[in-house]
Amino acid sequence: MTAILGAGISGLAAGHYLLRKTPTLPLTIYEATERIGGWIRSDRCPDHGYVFEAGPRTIRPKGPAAGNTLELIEELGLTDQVYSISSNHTAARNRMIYAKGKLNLLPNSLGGVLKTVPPFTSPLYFAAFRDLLAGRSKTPLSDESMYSFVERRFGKEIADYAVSSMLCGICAGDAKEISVKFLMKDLFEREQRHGGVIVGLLKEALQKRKSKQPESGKKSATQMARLAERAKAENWSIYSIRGGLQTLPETLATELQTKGASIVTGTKFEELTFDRDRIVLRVDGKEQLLQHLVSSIPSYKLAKHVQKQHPQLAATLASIPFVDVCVINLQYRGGNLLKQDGFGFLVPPIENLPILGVIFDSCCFDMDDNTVLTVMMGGAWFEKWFGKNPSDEQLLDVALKNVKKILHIERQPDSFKINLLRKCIPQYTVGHQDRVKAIREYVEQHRLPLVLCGASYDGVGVNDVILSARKSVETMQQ
Ligand SMILES: Cc1cc2nc3c(=O)[nH]c(=O)nc-3n(C[C@H](O)[C@H](O)[C@H](O)COP(=O)(O)OP(=O)(O)OC[C@H]3O[C@@H](n4cnc5c(N)ncnc54)[C@H](O)[C@@H]3O)c2cc1C
Ligand SMILES: C=Cc1c2[nH]c(c1C)Cc1[nH]c(c(CCC(=O)O)c1C)Cc1[nH]c(c(C)c1CCC(=O)O)Cc1[nH]c(c(C)c1C=C)C2
Repeated sequence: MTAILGAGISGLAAGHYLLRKTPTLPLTIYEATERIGGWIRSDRCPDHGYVFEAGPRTIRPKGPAAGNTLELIEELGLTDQVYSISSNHTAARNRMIYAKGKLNLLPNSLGGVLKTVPPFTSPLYFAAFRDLLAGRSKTPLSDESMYSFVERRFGKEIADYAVSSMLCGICAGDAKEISVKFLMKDLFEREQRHGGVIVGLLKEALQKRKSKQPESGKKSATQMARLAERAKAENWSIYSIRGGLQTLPETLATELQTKGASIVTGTKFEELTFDRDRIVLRVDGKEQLLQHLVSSIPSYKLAKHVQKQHPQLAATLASIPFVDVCVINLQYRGGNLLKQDGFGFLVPPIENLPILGVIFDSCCFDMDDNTVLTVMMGGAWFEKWFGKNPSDEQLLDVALKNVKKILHIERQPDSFKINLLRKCIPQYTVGHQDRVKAIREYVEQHRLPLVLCGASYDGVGVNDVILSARKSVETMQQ
């Protein structure tokens, strides 16, 4: 038998890929909680019927990992439920940062890069000159923080305002701790190889022209899923699924059960024992003998299960930090209360405010005559602002005070939902790639019949974790 730990999106996707490879495979998915979907949670609010997303609400359609998700959506028959937002929609064009006392639109065209746009004090293209003049790093580096790399190459303003806020909006993390390889691996490696990012880009473009190499990583139109082709042709910027993103794990779960897999929720997992090339799983008082185990659960949770037999592996798994995020959805009846439409805004940490950012849901999705916002707070700074155990009242009060200060909305919301998501986003701090390599090498060297997928290892976006599930299944020999 094969088992999967965790019925979040990556565990369910792993099930999908396993049964696609071996349709007759006996498969059980064990989920610790009573619901499936993990951090993907769409609550339809009984007061107004709109969906409040507690976790992700949109998915990126561009790039190879994104093409894989679109292929999955197609395979699940969800194509007609996709809700796309094109690149010329206000929600795609207008992303803001709150800095120096006001909301600032980030440039979304070449024109914007050529002008000085606040909060920056010089045009953004100046950053390219800084990189050209900066020279090579004094000593070769194997990794560094995103902040340090960007400050070194492009200057402090770009590091403080552009990159630090972008990281809040992706992993709720501190750019001074997150590895440059999390989002800028290619730029960093170019700098290390060629002595500068722009020089590296130019050299590589020249080499490519000389050898007329096709661009790597791009699939030809025939290899691309039809939905990915449509996303490209219609120029989607982001998309969601009607009824909420939770439709995706729900449909996957139904598909898996129809194909004979069993999904056991509310599992109390007692012990995981590696016995030569087998695993003995003691769950709900019974022993299961497994040929393979796919773990999609957070690394720090898996660490506890392997601690007894493999303390070294457990220590590395447990060394990947996670942060807490508080997500507060707010709904106001009676028209659009926003002065500026857009996707939302982020707050750079240098502003020293207790919120990470706000998403303008009612600008992204049709919500009739309502203003619907999602305030996100905490992340790497959770304890600094909220201590260990803040009350719901305290959290709501901070969210509403900042909505009033920044968006000038003075009214009380007509409805709201508070979700405190403990340890919800892993932090790929400096050295993360080496830690993941060490984990995988340990598993291989000890011939453990265990494969790992999910947000702890190779990317935190929905696309990344679905692709991680596919890749982990591909490495399994059944
Ligand atoms: C607030 C927030 C906003 C986000 N926004 C976006 C976005 O806009 N776009 C995007 O692409 N991504 C976004 N993400 C990221 C994305 O949602 C997650 O990375 C992804 O859902 C993680 O999926 P997963 O299956 O790897 O892990 P999880 O969702 O954590 O699933 C793991 C599952 O394992 C279960 N489990 C844990 N321990 C055990 C155990 N011992 N035994 C059995 N089961 C166990 C858990 O209960 C859970 O169901 C966001 C995340 C958060 C938190
Ligand atoms: C303020 C907190 C957060 C907001 N979103 C997330 C957090 C922690 C989580 C998140 N957002 C995105 C991803 C996926 C990245 C991927 O690889 O696909 C995750 C895990 C998408 C995203 N959201 C914003 C950006 C810049 C990105 C990257 C991809 C893209 O360009 O679409 C911006 C953004 N996120 C949040 C806000 C308020 C915001 C603002 C404008 C919330």
